[in-house]
Amino acid sequence: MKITIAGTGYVGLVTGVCLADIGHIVTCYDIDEQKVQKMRQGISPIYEPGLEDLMKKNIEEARLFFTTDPQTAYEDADVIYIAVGTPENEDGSANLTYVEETALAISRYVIKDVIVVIKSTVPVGTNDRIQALIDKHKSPEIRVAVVSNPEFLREGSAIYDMFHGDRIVIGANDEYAASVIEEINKPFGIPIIKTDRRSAEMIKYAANAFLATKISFINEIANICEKVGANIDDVAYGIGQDKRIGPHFLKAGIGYGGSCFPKDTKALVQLAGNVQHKFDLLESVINVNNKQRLLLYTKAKEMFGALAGKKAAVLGLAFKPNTDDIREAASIVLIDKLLEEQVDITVYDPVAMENAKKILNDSVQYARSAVDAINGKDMVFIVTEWEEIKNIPLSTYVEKMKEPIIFDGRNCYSWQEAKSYPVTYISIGRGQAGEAQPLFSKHK
Ligand SMILES: NC(=O)C1=CN([C@@H]2O[C@H](COP(=O)(O)OP(=O)(O)OC[C@H]3O[C@@H](n4cnc5c(N)ncnc54)[C@H](O)[C@@H]3O)[C@@H](O)[C@H]2O)C=CC1
Ligand SMILES: O=C(O)[C@H]1O[C@H](OP(=O)(O)OP(=O)(O)OC[C@H]2O[C@@H](n3ccc(=O)[nH]c3=O)[C@H](O)[C@@H]2O)[C@H](O)[C@@H](O)[C@@H]1O
Repeated sequence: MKITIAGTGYVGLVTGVCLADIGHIVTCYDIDEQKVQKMRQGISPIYEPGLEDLMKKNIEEARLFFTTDPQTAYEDADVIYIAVGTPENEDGSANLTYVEETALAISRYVIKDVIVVIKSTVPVGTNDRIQALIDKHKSPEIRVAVVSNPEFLREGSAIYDMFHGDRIVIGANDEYAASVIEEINKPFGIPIIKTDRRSAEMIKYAANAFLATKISFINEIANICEKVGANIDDVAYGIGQDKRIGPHFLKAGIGYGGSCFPKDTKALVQLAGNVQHKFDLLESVINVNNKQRLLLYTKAKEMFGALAGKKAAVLGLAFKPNTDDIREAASIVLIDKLLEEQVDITVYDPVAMENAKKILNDSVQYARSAVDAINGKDMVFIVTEWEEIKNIPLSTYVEKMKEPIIFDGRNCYSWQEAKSYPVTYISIGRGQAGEAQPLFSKHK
């Protein structure tokens, strides 16, 4: 099967590489010349564990190709995946410009029957609209079937997720097109759910909205725990043992970020609004998250009053560990607030520093290591729970800071451990070290 992937970002590149790895001939197409040049040499433009090795292997085995030429990309393909970005518009709705541009380019260049798969996250009804758009612009003798196949991978474990996902969703109005996409995906050995296009589109938004809801819920419980002297680690563990609730996505922290939950929750609120449904629950989830992202700043403000002139280190810039992605990262929200207060900021992240520089420029200092960042600071904010950051011994804070004050937004240390060091340790949902806390907490 000859497959083309349009858009080689976090989703497109991983999809292309993994489809090549299960035996398909894949051409990845992108408008970004620089990216394509890198990828041709087997260099991944993004940090994603395992991706570069798999890229190199499939380039060498002549199953994976890259191009910036739309004609080469589209004219000869049996199946074309659209994996371009769908960022948010100012009003929160999804911006479909890139998807539409791709659809028009496909209409222009295809010369044989083809299946177009929309992998990008798009509002319900978009697959129908793209089908109509392509039908209007393509040559009349060519048949194009549009199929929805939303993606559920997580950044940082994208390759693992492609081979071990919980399900693959195929939404089609055409039995034959659905069966072709099913065949393509069979080697992954993941359960396949077939449905109509609109339901497939809704499954994607509902899944992300539900996961975001779990996070805001546990964050609210954490905020209450702090006030009533309970420990969120034990509470999350305790509720997670109920199979109906499940143990995943109950990690309290400073809110969800990334390129998808923030934009997809807003897009679903918009989508509901378009059909006169006010999605009160999801609006609250978003509001809770917006507040949660300011929590460390609020706590620092409560502790210090004025922050001007203080020296702070921010550890972790990526929106989560194992990625270089800083889109909608909690770090940026926190840093903006600290800069408003004229705090002198030093940042460190194992891989996201280059991306962060594009946004933060010279408003902060960039440390070469976490320990360098901590050295001589009045306070440290832990924002991303990289292994490297979690593994910093608390004794290092004691050695490197005059008066160690740690605001830990990801509960990297156990309550017991923090209590045994001369540090002021403020975390999420566990009160402040030194206050009365549960004696039996075993769960970090
Ligand atoms: N990042 C993630 O973890 C996930 C993202 N998604 C969805 O997948 C879609 C893509 O997301 P990302 O991979 O994060 O985007 P991204 O922003 O990393 O990459 C998009 C790529 O598309 C390229 N592009 C733009 N216009 C193009 C065109 N006309 N033709 C060819 N290429 C073009 C860009 O140059 C860029 O390389 C979005 O709809 C997103 O919501 C879904 C699941 C997971
Ligand atoms: O549509 C998407 O783009 C993807 O969005 C998320 O994946 P991702 O954004 O890569 O990362 P997650 O691991 O879901 O984390 C998202 C955010 O939630 C936060 N989070 C996650 C889990 C948790 O228990 N607590 C918590 O605060 C993380 O720190 C992070 O900021 C979903 O997990 C994927 O299934 C989906 O495909």
